[in-house]
Amino acid sequence: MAKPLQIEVYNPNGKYRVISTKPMPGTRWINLLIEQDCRLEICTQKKTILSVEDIISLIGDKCDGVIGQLTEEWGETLFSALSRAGGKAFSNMAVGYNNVDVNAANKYGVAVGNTPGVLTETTAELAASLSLSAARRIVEADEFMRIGLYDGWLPHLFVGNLLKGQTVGVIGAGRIGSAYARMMVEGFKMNLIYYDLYQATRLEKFVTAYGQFLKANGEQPVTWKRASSMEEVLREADVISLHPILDKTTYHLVNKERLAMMKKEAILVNCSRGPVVDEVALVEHLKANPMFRVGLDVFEDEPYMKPGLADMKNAIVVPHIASASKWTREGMATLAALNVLGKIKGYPIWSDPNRVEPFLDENSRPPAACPSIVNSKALGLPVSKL
Ligand SMILES: NC(=O)c1ccc[n+]([C@@H]2O[C@H](COP(=O)([O-])OP(=O)(O)OC[C@H]3O[C@@H](n4cnc5c(N)ncnc54)[C@H](O)[C@@H]3O)[C@@H](O)[C@H]2O)c1
Ligand SMILES: O=C(O)[C@H](O)CO
Repeated sequence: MAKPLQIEVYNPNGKYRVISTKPMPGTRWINLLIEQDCRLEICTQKKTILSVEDIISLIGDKCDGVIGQLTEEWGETLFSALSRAGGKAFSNMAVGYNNVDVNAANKYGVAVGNTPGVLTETTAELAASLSLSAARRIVEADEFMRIGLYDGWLPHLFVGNLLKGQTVGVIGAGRIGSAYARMMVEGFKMNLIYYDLYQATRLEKFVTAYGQFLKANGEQPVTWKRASSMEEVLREADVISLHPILDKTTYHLVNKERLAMMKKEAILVNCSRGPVVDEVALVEHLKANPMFRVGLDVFEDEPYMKPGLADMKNAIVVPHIASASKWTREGMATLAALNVLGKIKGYPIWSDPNRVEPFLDENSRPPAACPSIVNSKALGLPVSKL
């Protein structure tokens, strides 16, 4: 028999058994669970990605809810195991839930939580950082210094792209895409072109008002355009950042043909999910177009990179850290724990998952509601009147 995974137990006599498949930042989430009569078991096994079998062994015979991670495959097998153990609640510690088969969760009556909002600005800031780092070749220049190649100022040394007055393109102008667009428009006075299935009215109003402000101050106003196709964004923008969800419609959204439509000196940033970009095609494109640059936080086969990517000087690669600020990660842990706790306690669903601040205020008790349950309608769960 396989050796049991290492766990840390809090409040051993608690009535409800909740599992967290990973230690998570902060302590508030732990306290919120144990104050409400949960026995909390945190898997502390030194293994980055737990297998389905590992998680089945953690669930055991009796489990009321699980807080899991985006690296885990939550499908039929795990939801049926959780349901057999009496569990009715699961939450990803992430806003994206492409690792979760929501239909399987529905079949077993398990609520699926996610953590929107708390990571919007943090993730947008990383996308902005990658955009700037790529435009000004920061990583290449840093490496050059460290290996002792700098022997004095030169007119051609690490010449990059000026952002001011150029066009930023956003594909997927939801919470994070809109926050990123605002940063680039307001911070660098870029014009905006975006593509989304829905109109981003608040974003449009913001850019209009900012453009009027600039004009009134004698500066060149910024402009916006809602593109009628993704291709329009690819052709027109100088910097393009990808922020859609990952689903069937966005798999390999950026492929060989679409890369070829982009400007030769364009910058592509991906902080959404790796499979939104065909990474093999991207490596070929980077090889053929040395002035084209990318900033990648996510990869098609995480934790791996496609062959050749690591050798490309025109690629900046970071290990899926877009949401990694202390405040955000602690908040994600809190929201995930409250999703599970709320379902266990029979609380209703918070009416607006875009307004999660009341759950994050450390100085007051969180509302008696589940902050964000993605299948609440399918399960017919009641909505909070708060
Ligand atoms: N790298 C990271 O650490 C990190 C952090 C947070 C979120 N994410 C990813 O970012 C995604 C977006 O998060 P969000 O909070 O902004 O979600 P959101 O739901 O607010 O925004 C997603 C947007 O994508 C749009 N969209 C969906 N299908 C599309 C299509 N085919 N073409 C164009 N647009 C499409 C939607 O209409 C929506 O406006 C998450 O699902 C997650 O996968 C990654
Ligand atoms: O979807 C998410 O939340 C991220 O990928 C991790 O923050």
